[in-house]
Amino acid sequence: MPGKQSEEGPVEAGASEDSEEEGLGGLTLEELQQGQEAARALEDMMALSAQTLVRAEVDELYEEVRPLGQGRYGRVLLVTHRQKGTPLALKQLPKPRTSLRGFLYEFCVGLSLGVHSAIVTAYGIGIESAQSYSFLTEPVLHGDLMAFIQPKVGLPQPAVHRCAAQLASALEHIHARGLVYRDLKPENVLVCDPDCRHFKLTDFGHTRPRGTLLRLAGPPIPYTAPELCAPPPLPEGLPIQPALDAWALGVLVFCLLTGYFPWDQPLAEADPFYEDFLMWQASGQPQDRPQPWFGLAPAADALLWGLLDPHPRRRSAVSSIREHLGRPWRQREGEAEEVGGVEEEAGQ
Ligand SMILES: Nc1ncnc2c1ncn2[C@@H]1O[C@H](COP(=O)(O)OP(=O)(O)OP(=O)(O)O)[C@@H](O)[C@H]1O
Repeated sequence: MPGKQSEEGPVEAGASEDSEEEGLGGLTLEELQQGQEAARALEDMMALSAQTLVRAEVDELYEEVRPLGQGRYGRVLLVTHRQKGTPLALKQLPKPRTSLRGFLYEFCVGLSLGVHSAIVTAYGIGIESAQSYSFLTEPVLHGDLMAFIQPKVGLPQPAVHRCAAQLASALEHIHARGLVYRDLKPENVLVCDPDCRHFKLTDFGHTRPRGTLLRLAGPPIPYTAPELCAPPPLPEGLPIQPALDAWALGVLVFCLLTGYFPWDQPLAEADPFYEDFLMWQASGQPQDRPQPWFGLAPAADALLWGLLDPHPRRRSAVSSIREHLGRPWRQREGEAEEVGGVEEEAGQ
């Protein structure tokens, strides 16, 4: 989706109180500064990109081949360049639903991430047409992860390892640039080949600098971290951290391993599956293992307990995936020995 501006604001530096971290809503000064630098760099890039927008109708420049996908905010088309014939993905955002600023924001976040093997490559071409804004990226032709997850089954185990390793690497890359991705879900993970060997993250409309103040705008979904569901530490909201992405990665890995969501919402009072998970975490007893977690191997338990720690400061970073590769995550015959040889595919 294009950069949504409501319900958000920056944290002000220098507002420190007795405890510096409390004054900054739980952020350290260094973390806050990292987010502020990212925000400044994005503003500069947006100002420059606004000056270089191509003003044309899309079909003057590109020929439509077929739709690649549709989101709430835009549609994505496979197009070819009229002179060169180069295939490209064109994301088109209708003007009534997207401001120029929102468009430039999403366009520039994609560009600022540069080249990473598990992130869709953005080309620096933004187009303003009469009714829409558009930008171009590399096309990924095997659809998104949603189509590959078999309900109640998930993905084959080696594919889960590869997907988790590659997404963790992409998220680390985003976090190292002072940004939080905030929209990890199967629809935003594109699959590059029918054997699920390579994956790419797309859709940077929700990505924000670390420390941006955020409030939950709608009902929580399984990927929403519990700290976003709780009353915010500052009146303006929660200063966002990469831990939000670690939580979403934990939920996604669970879905890939089981074909189920672990819960509907991370709210103990409202969701019995989440409540059971918290009870199991508290007791650590095998007999308290909730039913959806049956069939997971000890390495998956360790990985997911870390990524799904309800306390964001105690939660494992996305890089913790690497510690658990090469060991089976699912207790099913015939799959354990196929695991391995994935770490080298996770790099940039
Ligand atoms: N580069 C690409 N190559 C192939 N398919 C793509 C590409 N980018 C996006 N898609 C497809 O288009 C769909 C919609 O794209 P995208 O998520 O960017 O739209 P959106 O309106 O921002 O979505 P959302 O409703 O999640 O905010 C994706 O789920 C995916 O299936």
